[in-house]
Amino acid sequence: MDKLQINGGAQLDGSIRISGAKNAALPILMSTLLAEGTTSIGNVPHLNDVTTTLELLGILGNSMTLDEKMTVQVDTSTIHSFEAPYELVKTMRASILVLGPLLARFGQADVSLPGGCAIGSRPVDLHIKGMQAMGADIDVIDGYVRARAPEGLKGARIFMDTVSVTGTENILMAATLAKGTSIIENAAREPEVVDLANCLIGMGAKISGAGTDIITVEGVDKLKGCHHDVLPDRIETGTYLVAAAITGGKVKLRDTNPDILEAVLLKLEEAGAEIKTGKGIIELDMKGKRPKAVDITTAPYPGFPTDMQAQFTALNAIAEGTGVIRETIFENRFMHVSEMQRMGADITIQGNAAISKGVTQLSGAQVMATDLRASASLVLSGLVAGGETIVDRIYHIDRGYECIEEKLQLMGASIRRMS
Ligand SMILES: CC(=O)N[C@H]1[C@@H](OP(=O)(O)OP(=O)(O)OC[C@H]2O[C@@H](n3ccc(=O)[nH]c3=O)[C@H](O)[C@@H]2O)O[C@H](CO)[C@@H](O)[C@@H]1O
Ligand SMILES: C=C(OP(=O)(O)O)C(=O)O
Repeated sequence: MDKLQINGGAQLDGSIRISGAKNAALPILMSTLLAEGTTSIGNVPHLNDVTTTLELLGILGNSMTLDEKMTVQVDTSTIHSFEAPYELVKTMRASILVLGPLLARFGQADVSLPGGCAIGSRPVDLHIKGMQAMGADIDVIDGYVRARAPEGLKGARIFMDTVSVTGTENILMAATLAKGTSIIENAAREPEVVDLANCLIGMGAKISGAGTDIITVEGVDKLKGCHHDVLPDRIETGTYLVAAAITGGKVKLRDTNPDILEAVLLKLEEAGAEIKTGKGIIELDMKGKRPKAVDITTAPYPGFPTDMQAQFTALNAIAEGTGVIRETIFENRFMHVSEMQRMGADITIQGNAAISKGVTQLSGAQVMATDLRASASLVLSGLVAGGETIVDRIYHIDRGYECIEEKLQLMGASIRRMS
């Protein structure tokens, strides 16, 4: 199993390119199931979750090509299966996103339940309720969501009890081919939902309100292939900004989008970073200073993203002062804390809060990654720790960070992959 070996202490300084967003690429690749003919998706990040998605699309019978620039072409004319098997779904929760497209276009879908995962229970009841409101017959049998709509889906008014990103995306995709109008209320406003909606509009869907909490969809008879480029990854962007800040260094990030990262940029400024933004560019300079601890409460967009919580826990661990981080989205998303404590961090968990008294120095240790962003936070901790840190089980990191060690090396970090 691959590991990352880090020798901490370098003040990072460099310029790197940000990849396409995992959380936009996955739903957008799934959305190609809705379109007749071939859809072409550009700026797809080279990630394990993308490989899993392409495998899943392949099992369903799609023909695919991929060029060296990671533009993926999906031709749906050969689809012959409507089942997403457990073996694939268990490795990637986003597999549930085949439910809406398959049901809307083919009237049937059998999708294994993704189950719980390290960060919380993560049910899919809202996805199922939404499809049922559109007239689908759904049973959960033998760990599979078995959904049927032989006469097609009907537009409906759907209120999401909790703001759910993939729940909104699944229902949005299903609604594009439903008969009549659908209104999704309390919809997720994440930029990745907007990117998916833009791709669907390119296919001919009639959608308004994406990016607000009420999305309206007028169903159409069919969608056709289009070209769409995936938006930049705001979580990858935020992770490299924290990498520079935590080491007192500086970084210039290219091909990113500062407009979708406001909550994170404000917290970095509060921590003492100087930030300049331009079109597609974010520059951060910490000027050799130790960061100041910040208080954070995670919330749906435009609030502070839960996917950046672990990285800021690492920042607070070595910051000046005490910082309180409250996690409000997932009930078990502090798995990185016990590993950081092994590196000398002074963090206490009280309910859904991680209270961190910044220490002046962490010490390198052998640590275990438990989930994607926890892994990233341990790499960040390793960058400032004295001596050597080994991060084990980095298959989690490869789900969501393209070439993480190469990118950190470009910023001057001493990091290498070992098996
Ligand atoms: C592939 C993808 O885009 N993943 C992101 C997506 O996950 P994902 O879409 O799975 O997360 P949700 O937005 O659905 O989860 C938000 C909350 O709603 C709850 N819930 C969700 C669905 C449901 O049917 N019932 C229910 O109770 C969840 O348990 C959680 O407490 O949004 C999360 C929250 O921003 C991010 O951390 C993930 O990186
Ligand atoms: C939790 C995440 O991803 P997923 O929903 O794919 O597990 C994440 O990207 O941090």
